[in-house]
Amino acid sequence: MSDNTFISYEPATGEELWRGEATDVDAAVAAARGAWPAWAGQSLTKRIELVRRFANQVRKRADEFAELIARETGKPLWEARTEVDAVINKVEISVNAYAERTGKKKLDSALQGTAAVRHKPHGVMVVLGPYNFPAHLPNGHIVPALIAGNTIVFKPSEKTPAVGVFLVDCFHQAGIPEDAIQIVIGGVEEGKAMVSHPGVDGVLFTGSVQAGIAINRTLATNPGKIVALEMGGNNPIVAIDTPLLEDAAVLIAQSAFTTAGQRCTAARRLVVLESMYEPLMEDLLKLTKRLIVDEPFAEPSPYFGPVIDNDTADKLMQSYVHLIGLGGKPIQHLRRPDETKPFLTPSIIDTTEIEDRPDVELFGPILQVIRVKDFDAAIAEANNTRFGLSASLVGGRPQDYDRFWANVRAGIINWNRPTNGASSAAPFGGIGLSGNHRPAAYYAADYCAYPVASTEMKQPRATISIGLIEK
Ligand SMILES: NC(=O)c1ccc[n+]([C@@H]2O[C@H](COP(=O)([O-])OP(=O)(O)OC[C@H]3O[C@@H](n4cnc5c(N)ncnc54)[C@H](O)[C@@H]3O)[C@@H](O)[C@H]2O)c1
Ligand SMILES: O=CCC[C@H](NC(=O)CCC(=O)O)C(=O)O
Repeated sequence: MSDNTFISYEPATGEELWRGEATDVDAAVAAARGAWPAWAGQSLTKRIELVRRFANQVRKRADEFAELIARETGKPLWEARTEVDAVINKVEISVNAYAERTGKKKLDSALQGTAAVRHKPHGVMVVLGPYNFPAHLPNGHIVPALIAGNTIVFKPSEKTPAVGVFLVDCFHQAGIPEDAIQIVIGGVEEGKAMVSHPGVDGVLFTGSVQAGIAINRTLATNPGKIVALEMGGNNPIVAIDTPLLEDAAVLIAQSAFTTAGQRCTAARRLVVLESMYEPLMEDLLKLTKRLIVDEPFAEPSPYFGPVIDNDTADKLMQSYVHLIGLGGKPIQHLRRPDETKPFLTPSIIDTTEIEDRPDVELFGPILQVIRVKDFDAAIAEANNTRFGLSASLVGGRPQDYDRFWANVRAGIINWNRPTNGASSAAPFGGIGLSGNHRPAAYYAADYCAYPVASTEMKQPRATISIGLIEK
């Protein structure tokens, strides 16, 4: 086996799922460049027709696709099906977003002729995908970018190449030219080569803050390349006065543990008033103990499956033990029932007494609890992070939510709803270390095209009325 071989293993079983050779990045970029004039040159109507055909391809192959996502990520089959639905729904949402946010606009002009704003595609866009939503999240860049007239060089995560290959095959089966959407199999080295490639006009990235910063650094001397960075979070869920403790506990568990905590919007920190701590913890613990962790196809269906691989499980375990070392008090331990597999059980740890709590994203089923004396302290604690992706308030009155909304720094702010499960029909992105102010989802249209202002007349009929010597 050569060094250039990439293999993906099913997290739940450890079995090999897929293998393939690394792609030549230069060749992929050259092909996408070559395809660009024809793709950008055809009508918007035609491009929309083709992405709608793509949605139909995914519909036709939905069962097969969901099964593959479940196998390669370890997420439960029911959840993999929701990912396939999100891939399909992205198409109509992006068609509407293109028209609304980047369509054409005629301007009132004092001149004869017309003045207009229209949008043009950037050219060749690199899309770099994460493993936790290996289809939905790269697709959230690819579909709007194709509609706008860009061609694509897409590298799925090295942990989920099979889903990437399947996704791209659906585009090709739909009639989108092979060169217009290229797949690159590879890891960090291929990703780096794509980012710095002179034939690339933009980089649309979803992944960790460490990789996002590295990409930003690489592009610092190249301001002409558009770069959208969708990164992680250290998201707070704040619980204040509510008699509905059982419901609050459900929202908190959903926020922290869905997808084994492998969502960028997962709640990492529960900030709770001292006065509600004990009764809320009682309900949260009861519920957490009932969550089923199992293989994606198990019956009864699990709430979540394994984390992506053993290495990730090892690191999460180490981070958890580190929190205990710093003074964290376990409420429910993080456990790994089988050391040879990456299944982790949901854990809750009280880190109130840790003075310098590490402000990092622990991308797994670990919820920290921080007790506070009042709402002011809760808001300060919610903002006690360099990230700013999502935040939820549970309980409180409308005026409390108004204050929370006004004072908490995040791109997604919810009330009596989980921190995760964001809508594709809204902008999706964060501030601070969570992003670079180029939100995705509905606002992806904005970074897929640039505005061009024009004033136009059919004939060159120009006059200068002052400052001329008479004829
Ligand atoms: N904000 C969002 O929309 C969002 C959504 C999903 C996941 N995430 C984040 O993604 C992370 C989990 O995904 P991951 O572990 O696959 O992320 P990752 O950063 O390790 O990898 C993401 C992609 O970038 C590539 N890559 C890594 N380093 C690179 C570099 N220096 N240059 C170019 N490419 C590089 C990888 O090969 C992969 O394709 C979490 O931090 C999570 O919060 C964010
Ligand atoms: O893991 C990170 C994102 C998960 C998900 N967010 C979205 O699906 C955003 C919508 C979109 O991009 O279309 C969530 O919030 O759970």
